[in-house]
Amino acid sequence: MADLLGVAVLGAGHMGADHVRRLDRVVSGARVAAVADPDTARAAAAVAGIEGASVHAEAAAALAAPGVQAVLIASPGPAHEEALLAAFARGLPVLCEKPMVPDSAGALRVARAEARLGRRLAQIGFMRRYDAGYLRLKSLLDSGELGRALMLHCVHRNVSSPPHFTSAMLINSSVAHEIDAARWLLGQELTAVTVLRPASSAGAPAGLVDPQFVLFETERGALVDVEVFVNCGFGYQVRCEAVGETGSARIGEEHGMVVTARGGAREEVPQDYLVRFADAYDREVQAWVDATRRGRVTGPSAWDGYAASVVAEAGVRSLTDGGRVPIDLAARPDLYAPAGR
Ligand SMILES: NC(=O)C1=CN([C@@H]2O[C@H](COP(=O)(O)OP(=O)(O)OC[C@H]3O[C@@H](n4cnc5c(N)ncnc54)[C@H](O)[C@@H]3O)[C@@H](O)[C@H]2O)C=CC1
Ligand SMILES: O=C1[C@@H](O)[C@H](O)[C@@H](O)[C@H](O)[C@H]1O
Repeated sequence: MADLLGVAVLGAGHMGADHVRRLDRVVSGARVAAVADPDTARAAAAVAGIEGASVHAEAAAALAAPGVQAVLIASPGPAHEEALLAAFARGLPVLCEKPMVPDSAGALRVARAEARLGRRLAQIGFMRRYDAGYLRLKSLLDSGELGRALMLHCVHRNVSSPPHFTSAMLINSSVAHEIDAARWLLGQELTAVTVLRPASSAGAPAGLVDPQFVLFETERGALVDVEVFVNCGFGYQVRCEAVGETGSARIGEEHGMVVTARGGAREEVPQDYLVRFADAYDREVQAWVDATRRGRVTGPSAWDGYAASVVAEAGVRSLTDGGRVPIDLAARPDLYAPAGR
């Protein structure tokens, strides 16, 4: 066990428990050293049967636990800033679930704190960058075969949203993924956003603006549209079509198992992200563990996390106030690469 990377996992809910399982049973080179959750019964359930993993109510206690060399943050977004700064103070590498920090002022504090250290410690959990389809699309766009990218058409549907989900969260929790994917795929910053409200679905909880239609503009004139619909009831569907001057490419229509029975055929559709992006989460966490063990930090940066928060905040403003909202990023510290690199 001594040469395995000892990881503290903060938050043992849906994502945290899944990451604990992944660190314990799927990825190589790591072990779960500690788990923190104010609901200690949940933390204890997540590590049941895992040798040497301690359970804590407080994140700070998990970071200080014996054997902890790195941190995976899977607590709710509002808890991330404190956890990231505490990890930085201890010099611990971090994989932080999205949103890095939901409000852009807090996100900027985190990026600037890391920049002051002069080295990256954080990888942000935008796992689509590790999905086989998104990786193929990125390399096709970079190859130039589609010509100059003009548009991305995106669909993001969830079967249902959790009880605490708000209209703003369709943008800062769900479309957060398209925001990062668009910056990465196109290698461009998003410069303005307009959110439109189609008629809300009868399947959505009362008062939730669902679905929404989001239109982003980019610095070199491309447009990115996103249909986000988090109570569609029929499946977890994430698609993206890139349209360039000389071609187009579409991902997210991979076929599930086709079942033929009782004289008919049906195709299985994933019901949630843990199934649809299972391989992407595995690759993301394996890449993080591998890089960390080599003393490196790769993948989406704290700057990508900050940019996503600024864009999402502008989107929420457009949703609430109406109209087109320009997006302004602070000056990028030298530590960080431009969008898409
Ligand atoms: N990459 C992806 O596709 C997904 C990412 N997420 C992200 O993962 C994070 C967690 O989401 P879920 O697991 O769905 O939430 P959840 O509500 O299922 O679990 C969160 C857990 O964190 C615990 N917690 C609360 N405050 C804490 C603190 N200060 N320190 C440690 N634990 C604390 C809660 O008691 C709860 O057990 C969020 O940032 C969310 O946006 C969630 C779903 C998918
Ligand atoms: O990150 C995620 C959730 O937090 C979000 O609420 C869902 O809409 C996304 O599909 C999922 O990937």
